[in-house]
Amino acid sequence: MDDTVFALSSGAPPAAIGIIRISGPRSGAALAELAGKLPPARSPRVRTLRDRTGAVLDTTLVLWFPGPQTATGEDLAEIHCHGGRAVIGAISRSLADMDGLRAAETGEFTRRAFANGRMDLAEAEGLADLLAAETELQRQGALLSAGGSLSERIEEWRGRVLGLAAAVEAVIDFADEDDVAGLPPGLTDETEDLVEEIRRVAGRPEAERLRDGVRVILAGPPNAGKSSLFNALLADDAAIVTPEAGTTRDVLERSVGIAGVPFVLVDTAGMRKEGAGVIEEMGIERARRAVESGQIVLWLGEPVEAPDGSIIVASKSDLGSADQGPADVKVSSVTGQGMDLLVDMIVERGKAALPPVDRIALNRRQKECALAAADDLAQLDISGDLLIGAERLRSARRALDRLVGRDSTEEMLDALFGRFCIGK
Ligand SMILES: Nc1nc2c(ncn2[C@@H]2O[C@H](COP(=O)(O)OP(=O)(O)OP(=O)(O)O)[C@@H](O)[C@H]2O)c(=O)[nH]1
Ligand SMILES: [K+]
Ligand SMILES: [Mg+2]
Repeated sequence: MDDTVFALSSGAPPAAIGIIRISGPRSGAALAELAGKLPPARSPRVRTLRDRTGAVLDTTLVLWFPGPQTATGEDLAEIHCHGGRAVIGAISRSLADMDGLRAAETGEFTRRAFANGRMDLAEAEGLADLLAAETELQRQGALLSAGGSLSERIEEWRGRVLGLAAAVEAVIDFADEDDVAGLPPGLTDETEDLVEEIRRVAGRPEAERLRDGVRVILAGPPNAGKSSLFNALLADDAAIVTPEAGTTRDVLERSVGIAGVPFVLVDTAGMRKEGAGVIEEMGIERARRAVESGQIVLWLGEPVEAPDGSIIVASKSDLGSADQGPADVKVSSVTGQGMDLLVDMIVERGKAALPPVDRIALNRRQKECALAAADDLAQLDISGDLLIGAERLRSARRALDRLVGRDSTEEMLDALFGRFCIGK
């Protein structure tokens, strides 16, 4: 990567300060050109920046980090300037005018860090989740990946696979000598333990659940009060409510954090068996699909018609109306009766549907790699052909390599780093 790139790494102006980062071989020269000379490495200095004509751009705090022990693995400079739009614009223009410098693409700093071995793929994925985190649980979960705990565990698994491979290959290498006693005892147990451990970690709820939120579907017959409850849970008039049956046609989704748990609340069209027009019928079909996609279903209707595992909600409890049979909770969207209990139930189930935050969790991609490695290991037959055994172990190692991105494709990297913002 010969280009030197720069970007505003702090939030959108105007703000109190703006931080412009420059990374690549020409960052030192670029900073020196603006600031007169380079500050000592890793020590902040106050410097007045000037453009080519000598006109003052701003008085700033500048930092100089020579590579490769930097965030990107390259020479890196930082300018902490006043955070006004025009200030940032003027400094950015001066940088863009310099030879060999250009504006960074989204996630380009992180991509360079990855390319230079400053972080692996699992850490980069964790970082993307951390930046996107909106709730406390998301922050904690992402921190374990971004901070390297996940990578450490994978590295540990990889080490165990390499240990097994070394034992098998030692036997293959000495196969025609007489004094080799064969495979060390306990190899089968070691393999089984590893398979069990990988499958246990891969069996936890996926990390995406934490990122995307637990889907709570409000479903039931028309006019049951689904949209009213949706609005009450959101504390917002997001959905249209009318006394007319069949008001909601489309599926309506809203993200909300409750007690630190990320949820997506989903309001759906009332399900009725007959009398629905064409449009309503389409809404009902969408409602069915939504119910299938949910981790939690709030069923506002007859318990006998409830999808398996739903929370049965007796709605409009303030009317004390028709007994809806045994419900898990009685609520009123008008008086708020029963809402606390319902929220507690949702939060409890929500937490159970998420990966535990104090343990590492794999995302879908990582899970596939981990399970592929476990499958290879599970097929390892120590008493069979050792050449095949050695190949299985190589295959398991390659799957773990893929997990941390040791051989990742450009396409995959484009998708990942596209999730970052510019300046990260
Ligand atoms: N008294 C009382 N009325 C309610 C309550 N919840 C909803 N309603 C009323 O019941 C009617 C239907 O409410 P909606 O929230 O539109 O019901 P829905 O299930 O979304 O209806 P569809 O979208 O048509 O299927 C409206 O007139 C609401 O004002 C409640 O808790 N108490
Ligand atoms: K309605
Ligand atoms: Mg509705």
